[in-house]
Amino acid sequence: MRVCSVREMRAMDRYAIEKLAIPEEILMENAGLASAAVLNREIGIPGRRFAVFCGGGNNGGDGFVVARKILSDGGSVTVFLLSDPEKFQGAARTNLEIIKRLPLSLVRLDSPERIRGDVAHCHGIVDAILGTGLDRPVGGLFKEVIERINASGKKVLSLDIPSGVNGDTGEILGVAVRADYTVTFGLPKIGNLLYPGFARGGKLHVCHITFPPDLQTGESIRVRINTPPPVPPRDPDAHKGSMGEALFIAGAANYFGAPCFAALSFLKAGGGYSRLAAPASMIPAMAQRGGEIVFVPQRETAAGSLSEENFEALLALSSTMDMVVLGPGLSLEGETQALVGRLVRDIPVPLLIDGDGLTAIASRLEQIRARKAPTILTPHLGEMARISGKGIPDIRRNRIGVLQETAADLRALIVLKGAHSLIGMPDGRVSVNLSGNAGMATAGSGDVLTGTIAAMYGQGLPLDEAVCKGVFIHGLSGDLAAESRGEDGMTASDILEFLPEARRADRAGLPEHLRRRYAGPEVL
Ligand SMILES: NC(=O)C1=CN([C@@H]2O[C@H](COP(=O)(O)OP(=O)(O)OC[C@H]3O[C@@H](n4cnc5c(N)ncnc54)[C@H](O)[C@@H]3O)[C@@H](O)[C@H]2O)[C@@H](O)CC1
Ligand SMILES: [K+]
Repeated sequence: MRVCSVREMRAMDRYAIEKLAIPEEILMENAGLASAAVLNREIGIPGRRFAVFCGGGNNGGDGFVVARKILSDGGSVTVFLLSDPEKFQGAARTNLEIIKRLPLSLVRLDSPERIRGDVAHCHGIVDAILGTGLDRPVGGLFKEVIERINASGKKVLSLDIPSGVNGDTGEILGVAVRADYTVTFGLPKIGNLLYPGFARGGKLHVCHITFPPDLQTGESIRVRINTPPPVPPRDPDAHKGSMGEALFIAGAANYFGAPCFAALSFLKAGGGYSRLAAPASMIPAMAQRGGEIVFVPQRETAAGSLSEENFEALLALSSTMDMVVLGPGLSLEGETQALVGRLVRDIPVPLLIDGDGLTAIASRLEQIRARKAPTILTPHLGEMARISGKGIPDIRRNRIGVLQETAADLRALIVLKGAHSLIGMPDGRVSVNLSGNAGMATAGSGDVLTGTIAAMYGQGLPLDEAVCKGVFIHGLSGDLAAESRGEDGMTASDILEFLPEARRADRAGLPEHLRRRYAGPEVL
């Protein structure tokens, strides 16, 4: 499913109204009816009381339709206007004029105190205060009303997006409604799916308000929910070479975990042959943890990290691999970072750079741009700041935009890790991944991701789909681990151990609750 920006949504609305001649009133009617259907399913309308809060734009107009529907379906309703009634225009104005003639109570709110009784005695609240037109921090009466809604303990349905959440970024502008259900219109907005906005929306539904399919799926909409295709079936005649060969260049004194997690995750995610080039003195200890890995001992610096003398041999070995992973636990030692810079430019196969490798290339970005084979970068927010040259708050404010810019600039596939990781392609496509959980924010989790991505590529997916699939399977593994052991105290080993089950579940069919969660909003 595609995910759109506010500007794209407006363009779709305009197209439907101007080119397809669907009156704005019909779009608004569809939005309102779908929302009322959710209200009826979740709370029940007949015999129930509702408070509908309407702001001064079309989001408020949708609220008027819901109020009319509640009344006609046997519920009772009070509509609170947070804006001057003279402000409404177009379809919102039409619907306001209609409900003025209906036997429902319509209150122009001047004090938040006025809502106390209705809120206390209602069965549900409809939030039609602010939608995609939010353009400044929420303050004054709007803020006080939203705070009271959040403190009420009542079930809340938000129309389009919880009021106060920025539709383009998921940021909360001052204060935002905490909804139990959201019905979003046309397509989900970026702000419905990115944190913290996502967490405010509750159960998310989408109503296409009769937009034709080609309008919802057009290639010009670059963001989508991550639903990668299946991994090709395993050839019964497979041998370890045909399931992919990956080389991990990783490790330095005292960093035993990262290289092992990375190299083992490749095998646990179904990859064939995992080689780990690490400082020679570390290998006996690492062999205890991963006997299935083939070790390639490397010369060391005085600090116990990879020395630059390894360059030629590493390059020669790299060129025979399906993919090379560079970075986990390499350390920030100067000589090793210089080695990384040289390898990055010359490795002639797909190269995934993570961890200390990303730090090394942040000051050598021209080496990435000079690469002939594809590059994959897997930064967290801090590393993204380093490679994009933007501050962390700027990235938070515009995660998708910064990702698109940086992926195009570096001609790299970039996984921006975090809750709902984003996968950005050099051509501007972005996938929003919905698998995974907060327990995965743990040391070594990112190392497991590197091998999982490499394994998907080794088993035959095209590179862009392999990256998307790796991110998805990594999250699924974390979710299965959380269901079995809980989120608290989850470690990278847990994610690693659940990879085979994740692969099996992905092939055999996911449990219904996970399938729904990963598919994104339910279509009404
Ligand atoms: N054809 C369409 O355009 C459709 C639009 N729909 C609805 O229309 C909404 C967008 O409508 P609008 O563009 O009118 O925008 P909104 O209804 O989101 O609100 C815009 C109004 O709120 C004010 N505002 C913005 N930020 C504020 C703040 N922080 N505090 C107080 N007031 C603030 C603006 O000045 C403006 O008057 C969508 O979210 C959706 O609910 C649906 O009816 C479907 C069809
Ligand atoms: K809203």
